[in-house]
Amino acid sequence: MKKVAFIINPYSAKKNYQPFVDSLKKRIEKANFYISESLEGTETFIKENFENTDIFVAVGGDGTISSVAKSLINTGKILAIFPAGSGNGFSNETNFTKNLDGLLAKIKACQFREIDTFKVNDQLSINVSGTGFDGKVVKEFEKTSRGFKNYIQVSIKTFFKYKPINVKFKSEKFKQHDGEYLMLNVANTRQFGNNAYIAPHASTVDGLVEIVLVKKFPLTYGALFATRMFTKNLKEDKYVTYLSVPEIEFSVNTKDWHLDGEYNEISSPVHIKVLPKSLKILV
Ligand SMILES: Nc1ncnc2c1ncn2[C@@H]1O[C@H](COP(=O)(O)OP(=O)(O)OP(=O)(O)O)[C@@H](O)[C@H]1O
Repeated sequence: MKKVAFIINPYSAKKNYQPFVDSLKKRIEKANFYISESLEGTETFIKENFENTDIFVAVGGDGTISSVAKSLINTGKILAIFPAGSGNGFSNETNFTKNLDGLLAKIKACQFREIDTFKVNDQLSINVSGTGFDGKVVKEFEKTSRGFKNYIQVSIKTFFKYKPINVKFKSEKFKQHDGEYLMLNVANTRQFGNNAYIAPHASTVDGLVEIVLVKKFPLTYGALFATRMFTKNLKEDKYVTYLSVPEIEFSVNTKDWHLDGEYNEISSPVHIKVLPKSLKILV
């Protein structure tokens, strides 16, 4: 069996990680696992175990996976996931489930593929990052006890108060898209999480990200927009424009971003760049 280390985020989703630890201990004698108290803790653990580990398993949501992936980019090490977040966008898109025996079988087989990731200025993103409405939603959501219900409540409240963002592209080629938007997202995979497909045609192996520009729509349109998002039909929506690019630069009049669902401040100009095939992931 390949050498494997588990990084468990005790703050993910329902903070109910003990059953996972118990199951792991039952299946692997002397399992190498780490309950991470911080991003720095994860970084140090990976550094200390780097030489003697082939596969790092992130146990958590997209934020946790991203924090582990950061140390594995363009190295020979393989990322695996036990999904334990509230949205689990990235793990849904990379075929990881909550079946521990299935995961251990995959670890034993040790097959992997290489996928793209991207940078937002100097920060790594693996799934979907964005600014505008959903950057603000994530900021407000982080003040709640999280969960899908809080996410919907915060989204509706924020919608009423929200002023569109102003986006200006650097390249002449994209100037026609300068303007006011409800939100701008950058998608490496198809979904935010919870099967909300913001970019249903996105691929993690095409060397491109989808820049998703969403014009502000009337609240009454929200239900149709959401239906299209959950049924993978957003591509035909008149309020949405997609730009498929390997790299792009723009300015936006807010610093409120979410990177893989975690609130971050990002200053303009914003440079988005795909890192093609930069992450080895267990299949
Ligand atoms: N490696 C880590 N160690 C400790 N805490 C982390 C780590 N990575 C992220 N966090 C913090 O833990 C919290 C939850 O993280 P995560 O995004 O993994 O779960 P989630 O929000 O429940 O899931 P999802 O992103 O799928 O909705 C975040 O507030 C984040 O700041």
